[in-house]
Amino acid sequence: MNIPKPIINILRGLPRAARSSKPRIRTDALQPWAARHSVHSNSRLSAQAAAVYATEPSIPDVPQSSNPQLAFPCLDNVEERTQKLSRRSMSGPEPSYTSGKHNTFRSHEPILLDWGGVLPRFDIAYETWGALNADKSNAVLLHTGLSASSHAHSTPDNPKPGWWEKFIGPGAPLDTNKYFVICTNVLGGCYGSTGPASLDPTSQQPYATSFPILTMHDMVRAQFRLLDYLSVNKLYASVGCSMGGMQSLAAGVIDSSRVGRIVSVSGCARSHPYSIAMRHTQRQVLMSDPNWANTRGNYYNSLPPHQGMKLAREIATVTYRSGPEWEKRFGRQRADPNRPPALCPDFLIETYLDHAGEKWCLEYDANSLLYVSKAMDLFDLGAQLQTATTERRRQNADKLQTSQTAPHESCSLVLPEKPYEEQDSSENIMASDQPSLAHLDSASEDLVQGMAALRDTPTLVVGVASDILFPAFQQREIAETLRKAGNRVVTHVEFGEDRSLFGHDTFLLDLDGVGGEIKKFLG
Ligand SMILES: CC(=O)SCCNC(=O)CCNC(=O)[C@H](O)C(C)(C)COP(=O)(O)OP(=O)(O)OC[C@H]1O[C@@H](n2cnc3c(N)ncnc32)[C@H](O)[C@@H]1OP(=O)(O)O
Ligand SMILES: N[C@@H](CCO)C(=O)O
Repeated sequence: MNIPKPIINILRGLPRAARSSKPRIRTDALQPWAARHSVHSNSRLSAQAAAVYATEPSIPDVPQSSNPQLAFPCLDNVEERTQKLSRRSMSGPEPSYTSGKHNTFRSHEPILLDWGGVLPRFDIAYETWGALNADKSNAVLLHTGLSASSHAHSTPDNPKPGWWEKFIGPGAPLDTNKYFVICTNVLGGCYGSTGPASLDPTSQQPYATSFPILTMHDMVRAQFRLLDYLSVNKLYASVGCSMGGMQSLAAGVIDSSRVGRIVSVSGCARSHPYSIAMRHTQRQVLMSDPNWANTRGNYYNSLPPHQGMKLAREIATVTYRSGPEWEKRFGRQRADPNRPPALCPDFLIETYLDHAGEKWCLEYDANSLLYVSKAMDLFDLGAQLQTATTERRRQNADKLQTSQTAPHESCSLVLPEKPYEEQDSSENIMASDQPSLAHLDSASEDLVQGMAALRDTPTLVVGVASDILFPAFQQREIAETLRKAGNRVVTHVEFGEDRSLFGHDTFLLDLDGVGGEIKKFLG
C-alpha cells in the first residue's frame, strides 16, 4: 500500500515529540518511572524513549501498572507546535495570514453592518481573470465558501493554483474568453480583507473580538462597493458555492437590478438548524482552546488557538464529505495494521481528519472562522427577517455619521424569561406524509415573499444528494420558492449518489458535473 506522506508524519510523531520535550525531562524521576512503564522488551530504556515517557505532563507518579503506558504522539505534536510558536512569538509578531499577491480595494467610507456595527473603513482583497468589455457587461462575481481566499485561479503575480483552478480559464465553466471574473476575500475573512485580525483604526490594535457581528448581506454590500469602484453597474452573473451560494442569492435580493443571473451551488436560502448545530460545535471547540478562552479571542500578540482550530477543522471536514465516500476510500483500514491500536489517530479516516486539521490550523484566523461561520448561521432570506433588519439599519443609520457604536450594546446574551416551548411535537413530525418540508409551510411563505425580488432573474440551483451540510432539500427549497414567487427561469439540478459521493465538497471536485452545468447555464 502506498502510504500518504501525512500518515508517515503522524506515525513518526513519537520521536519528534521526544526531541521537542527534551527541556522538560525530569531526570530525577526518570529511572524509577521508566522501570515501571517500560514498553520495550529490554529493561533499559534508551535516553530518547525514556524522555518521551518521563515527560508526559499528565502522568502521575502512580504505583506500578499492570500494562505499559500508551504513547500519545498526537498530543506530543500539539505541544511541539506550541513550543515552535512560542519561540516565534518571542522573536516578533505573528505573520499575517495570506494566500499571496492580490489587489486591494480600500473603502474610505464607513460601512454600517446589519447588527449595528460600523467599520470606519475597510479593505477588500480581490483578484480578476479575463478582460472587462467596453460596456462593462461581462463581469462575473464569484463568491467563495467559508475558508477560501480571492485566489480562485493562478495569476501572473501568483502562479500558485487557486481553489477553483480548473473551473476558470479560457473555455472553462467561467470562461475567461467571455467573462471578466472577479473573486474577493469576504469581509470578516483573513486573506487581505478587513476582518478580526485587522487593525482597528481607532485603537490601532487588532479588532479581535471587538469586531462587530456581520452577515452575508454585509459581505455582499462590501463587494458592491468594489463593483462601484470597478464601474461595474450590473453583473453578468453572481456565482457561488456553499457560503458563496448564499451570497450569490443575497446579491440579487439586495439589488436585483445589479445581477443578471444567479448560480447557487450547494447553498441555501436560510440556514438549517442542523447546519447551525454543526458550526456551533466547531465554534465551541475552538473557543475552548485556552489560547482563545483565556484571552477571549485577543490572542494576536500571543499564541493562536491552533489546537482548537485543528479540531474545528476536523469536525468541519466530517461535514464536508460523506460516509459512503469514506467507505469506498478508506473503509476500515488502519494506517499501520502492524502496530497495536492507539488512542491517537489510527484508522485511515482518523489520520485523514488529523491531517486536514494539521494543515489548516495555522492557515486561517480563528476569529475569522467564528465570525464568518456565525454569519452563515444568521442567513435567512425570509421577508420577516429582512424587514426587521431594514428597520434596525434605519435606527442605526446615524452611526455612520459618528462612526461610534455604544460598547457591547447588543453583545450580551439574555435568555428570555419565558422558558422555551416546543413548537411542534415529534409525533406530528413523524406522522407527516412529507417530513422534509410539509411542516415548514408558513416559513416557506415568508421565504417566497423574501425572495420575490428574484422573480425575473434566471437562476441555476445545484444540489448534491450526499451533502449533509447543505442537504439537497435546501436547494429544492430555493428552486421551489423561486418558482412560487413567479420565477419561470429556474434551473434546478440535483446530483444523486450515483454521480457524486463527495458530499458538500462536490463543488470543489466535480469539474464535469458542477462545472458542466454552470457552463451550460451561463451560455
Ligand atoms: C469555495 C471555497 O471556498 S472552498 C476553498 C477550498 N478549500 C480548500 O482548498 C481547503 C483545503 N483543501 C481541502 O479541503 C481538500 O484538499 C480538498 C477539498 C480541496 C480536496 O480534498 P481531498 O479530495 O481529500 O484531497 P486529497 O486526496 O488531495 O487529500 C487531501 C490531503 O489528505 C492527505 N491524505 C489522504 N488520505 C489520507 C489519510 N488516510 N491520512 C492522512 N492524510 C491523508 C493527502 O495526502 C492530501 O495531503 P496534502 O493536501 O498535504 O497533499
Ligand atoms: N471545503 C470548503 C467547504 C466550505 O465551503 C472550505 O474549506 O471552505
